[in-house]
Amino acid sequence: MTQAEFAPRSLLYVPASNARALEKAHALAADMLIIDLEDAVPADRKAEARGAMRAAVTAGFSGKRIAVRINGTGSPHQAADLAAVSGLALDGLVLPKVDAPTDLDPARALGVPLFAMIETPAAIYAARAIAADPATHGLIAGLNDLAHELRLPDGAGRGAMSHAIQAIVLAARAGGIWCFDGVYNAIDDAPGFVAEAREGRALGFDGKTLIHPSQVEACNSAFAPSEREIAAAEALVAAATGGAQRYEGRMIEDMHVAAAKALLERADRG
Ligand SMILES: CC(C)(COP(=O)(O)OP(=O)(O)OC[C@H]1O[C@@H](n2cnc3c(N)ncnc32)[C@H](O)[C@@H]1OP(=O)(O)O)[C@@H](O)C(=O)NCCC(=O)NCCSC(=O)C[C@H](O)C(=O)O
Ligand SMILES: [Mg+2]
Repeated sequence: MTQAEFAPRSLLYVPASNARALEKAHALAADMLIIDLEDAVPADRKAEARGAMRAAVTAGFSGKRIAVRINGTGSPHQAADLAAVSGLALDGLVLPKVDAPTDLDPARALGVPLFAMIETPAAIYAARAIAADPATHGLIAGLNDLAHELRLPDGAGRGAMSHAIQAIVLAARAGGIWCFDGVYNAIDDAPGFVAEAREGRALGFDGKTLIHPSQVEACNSAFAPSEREIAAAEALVAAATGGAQRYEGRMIEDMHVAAAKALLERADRG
């Protein structure tokens, strides 16, 4: 995977210990699957999950990008996870609870694009350095863990984490890499999911991490340019003359044209 490719819009976690979910994932329209060996898998099923992950990745998921989330640096499970992913053709390796660039060290030798999860207060302050590390291809917000670390009351919402969320986007953009929003836990709340996915796009994320099949299509729609956005971008590009100009009651300059062209390119590529 290179940064020249388009960022995945929808990244679905699939517990490696759930055979039915691994099977079902084949037919889902997620741009990327993240086969999870970390928090979705109980400690006494880690070994079984590694075997299932290897079998699933080796068999392949046609047309999908595949990543594996291993256990974090310092976890007693990480060495066996690293051994299990060794030699697999992966599009990404997701490292949870990355607090500093050194937490990436055990995974560097694999040569797989690394996605660092930012999910502690320390990670928020180190996000700039983590994003600047050449091994890091993307940041993923881990907002359940962050809320826990911040001791937020249950149901506090994202407002209490707005500074942290913005820091993740800023760090990713400063490092020229991708960034992905956290998961939405209320799997039966479809309108709530759509609102949060749209908010994530408006905040600057490239896509969103997901936990349930019901969230995939809505996520792809939220992060894809709408027909109205495409029409507006085409009109703006056609009208642009270069430099500052008045356009439909507002000022536009070259960066607005560049943004419109990028949106059209993204729309063309699906
Ligand atoms: C959240 C769930 C535990 C809900 O499970 P359940 O109630 O059993 O789901 P459903 O009965 O509604 O499922 C319907 C069908 O869909 C399949 N399914 C469910 N989830 C997935 C999935 N993630 N991928 C693929 N397929 C899935 C079921 O098998 C059913 O299939 P069928 O039999 O054909 O009807 C469950 O959805 C789940 O486990 N989700 C993933 C949880 C997970 O991976 N968690 C870890 C990542 S999130 C995280 O850690 C965030 C971060 O670190 C942070 O700190 O914020
Ligand atoms: Mg987490």
